[in-house]
Amino acid sequence: MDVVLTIAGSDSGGGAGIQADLKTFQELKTFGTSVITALTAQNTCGVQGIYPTTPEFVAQQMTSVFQDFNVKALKTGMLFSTEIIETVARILQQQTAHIIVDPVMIAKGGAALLQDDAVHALNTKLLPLATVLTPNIPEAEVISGVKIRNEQDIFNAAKRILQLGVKCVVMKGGHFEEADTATDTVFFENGSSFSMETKRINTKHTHGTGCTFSSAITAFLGRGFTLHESIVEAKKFVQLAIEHPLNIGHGHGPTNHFAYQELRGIYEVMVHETK
Ligand SMILES: Nc1ncnc2c1ncn2[C@@H]1O[C@H](COP(=O)(O)OP(=O)(O)O)[C@@H](O)[C@H]1O
Ligand SMILES: Cc1ncc(COP(=O)(O)O)c(N)n1
Repeated sequence: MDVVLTIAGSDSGGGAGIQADLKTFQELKTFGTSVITALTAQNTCGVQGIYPTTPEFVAQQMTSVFQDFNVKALKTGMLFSTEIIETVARILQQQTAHIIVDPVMIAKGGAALLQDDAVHALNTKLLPLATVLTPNIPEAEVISGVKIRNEQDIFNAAKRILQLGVKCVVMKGGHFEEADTATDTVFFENGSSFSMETKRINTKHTHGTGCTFSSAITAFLGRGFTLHESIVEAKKFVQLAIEHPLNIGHGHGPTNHFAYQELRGIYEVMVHETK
């Protein structure tokens, strides 16, 4: 059994954060462990409160997990503050597991899940350790300093991000709402790249899509899939999860973490890859 880890915030509504990550890990047949950086009082309508963990207690949780388990791959999600990022990065320096960084900044309803002054620590302390970074468009703009309006901007932003020491960056296209497709473009440090295109689903139930996608990459990498296979298979996982919503809650509902196992083979997911 491959052990994987999420270092992220708790979502009391169950659709994003630690809860989305552990559900995804379980569906993908890995043993999920967790380090909680903050509690959020949250539901599908928004974030009602945030209660961060102390950096010392984040460190204590990480030590408990690493002392007992051979963690094959791990992801980070909501990290909230400079102090938590610095603590996480310091401990991760001694680890050999694949590190997937989902640079969570703003919840879908607009609440800040990362303090503004923490971007510097993210860029300089954590990103140099990352195997994969999975920014959405607004996050890629903040990290790179490049305003993104078209494909050339995506390329320029990715180039800047790779210069920070990330080995692979997946630029997620979920926020291009006027497009017919949901296209994510993957750039590697050796200069190669490819795009993954799926049909865009017209839905407001996208709470936790980014968490689900990055935890699926983590699970597949933890099981020994290649980087390319892990990213493409994670795209299928999130596509099925968005395409078959559960219709829970009154706002932006969660995605369906059961869909990949239950519907794979019944509904074939077309991930159109281009170089
Ligand atoms: N409406 C949609 N239809 C299909 N795929 C989507 C849709 N919205 C987002 N995705 C996909 O979900 C994943 C998460 O993307 P995104 O929503 O941009 O991230 P985040 O949750 O971090 O804002 C990406 O693979 C993206 O292409
Ligand atoms: C605790 C927590 N972590 C992350 C997100 C972002 O969710 P999304 O995946 O929709 O960007 C969230 N809303 N809450």
